[in-house]
Amino acid sequence: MASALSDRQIEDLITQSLIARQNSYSPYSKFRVGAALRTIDGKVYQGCNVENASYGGAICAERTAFVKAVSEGHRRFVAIAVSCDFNHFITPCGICRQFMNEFGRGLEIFFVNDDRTYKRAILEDLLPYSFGPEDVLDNVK
Ligand SMILES: O=c1ccn([C@H]2C[C@H](O)[C@@H](CO)O2)c(=O)[nH]1
Ligand SMILES: [Zn+2]
Repeated sequence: MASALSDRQIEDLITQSLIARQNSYSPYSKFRVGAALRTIDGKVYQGCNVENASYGGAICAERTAFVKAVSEGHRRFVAIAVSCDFNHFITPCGICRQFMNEFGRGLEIFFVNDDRTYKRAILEDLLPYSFGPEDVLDNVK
């Protein structure tokens, strides 16, 4: 299926993910990641990975962007672009896939390479048979 975004909107999201990466706080892994998340009303929230001396406390770029947006009142999103500064496409980790699934039905995910080339997937492709809010909310007595 074609993207809901225009080529220009995709390029803008890619640019913003690359800009977001500049703020990556990753002294331990030295793996810099940036994300840009577009809401249905066209606002874009940037995020970067933020690591911690207690390594398990690291937060990925994707979740940073989501937490920023949700905490500003947004719940519906169309796409997220993710870039790292190695010459390859990264896909979101398992925790981020689950995190995005909370708000992300149909979310488009762009994996961006250093040369701005990208691959695209839908969240459902990355997290089939997912466990989500409907499993819990419909079953709470
Ligand atoms: O999709 C990903 C994968 C990894 N990381 C971060 C977590 C950690 O800080 C570093 C190395 O795993 O990259 C992200 O931000 N997003
Ligand atoms: Zn992650």
